[in-house]
Amino acid sequence: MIRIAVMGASGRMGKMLIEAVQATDDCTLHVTLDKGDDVRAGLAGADVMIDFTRPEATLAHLAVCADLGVKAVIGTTGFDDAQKAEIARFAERTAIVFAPNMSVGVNVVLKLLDMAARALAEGYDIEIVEAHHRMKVDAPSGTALQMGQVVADAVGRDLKSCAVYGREGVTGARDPSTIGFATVRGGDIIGDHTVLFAGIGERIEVSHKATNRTIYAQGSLRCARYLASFTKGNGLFGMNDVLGFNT
Ligand SMILES: NC(=O)C1=CN([C@@H]2O[C@H](COP(=O)(O)OP(=O)(O)OC[C@H]3O[C@@H](n4cnc5c(N)ncnc54)[C@H](OP(=O)(O)O)[C@@H]3O)[C@@H](O)[C@H]2O)C=CC1
Ligand SMILES: O=C(O)C1=N[C@H](C(=O)O)C[C@H](O)C1
Repeated sequence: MIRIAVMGASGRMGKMLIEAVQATDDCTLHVTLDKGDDVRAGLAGADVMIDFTRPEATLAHLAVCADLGVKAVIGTTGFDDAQKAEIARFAERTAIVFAPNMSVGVNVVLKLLDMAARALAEGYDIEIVEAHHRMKVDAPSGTALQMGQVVADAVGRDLKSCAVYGREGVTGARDPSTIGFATVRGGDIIGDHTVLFAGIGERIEVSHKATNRTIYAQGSLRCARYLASFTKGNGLFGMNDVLGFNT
């Protein structure tokens, strides 16, 4: 049995994860932890921590995982570059899967985007539109940013210098080298992402729409199983590794 620790247990994803673990026959809930609980005591003896919380909390939890040798699945989004570098440092001491979207579908879409962007590198304007529920605190979504990164890499652009995060006022004509991001927040939208390649005479839209958070919980359990069967002590992995897309 894989002993799972669920962090942010009373959050939207925390609740889904608890249900998902309870429905398996190869994982068991070692502990469920909320803000204010004793993280070190709770994580002791766990095989894998699954964390969908906030960047600062995740980093504090990872520090304990690294000390105790607990492996970690990180679904939290909204990390800045320095915080991502901290995750990489923790991965020198324990094994971590870090992915802004655990759904199989989104990770297949990332592959499709790489192919589409290579074919449409010239003459097509690239815009990424994402929509989420009213409670989401970070923007653009981690998934939208990862989609932007995949597309930018495929067309040979530096995302940091070509990304445009929203437009207002007299913006002038569109610079063809940019990759635009637009964010929608409202109601209970679980997570919609579209990458638009807009050319003259046609446009291509690659979309993913989530209709249930179970996709993220099931993906997280795949990550936990991947880590549990991983015999080396440390390393930083993504969904590509878990889904075997790198082999
Ligand atoms: N990778 C993926 O596939 C997915 C990623 N996500 C990401 O997961 C994260 C959580 O999303 P969601 O479940 O909707 O958010 P919620 O706000 O519903 O849940 C977050 C949980 O984390 C807890 N938390 C916040 N701060 C701390 C802290 N300092 N210490 C301990 N616990 C803390 C919250 O507690 P409290 O309410 O008491 O503050 C809450 O229980 C987000 O970053 C989201 O983008 C979401 C879905 C899929
Ligand atoms: O906050 C959410 O809900 C989600 N967050 C992730 C992100 O930022 O990409 C994944 C998914 O879209 C749901």
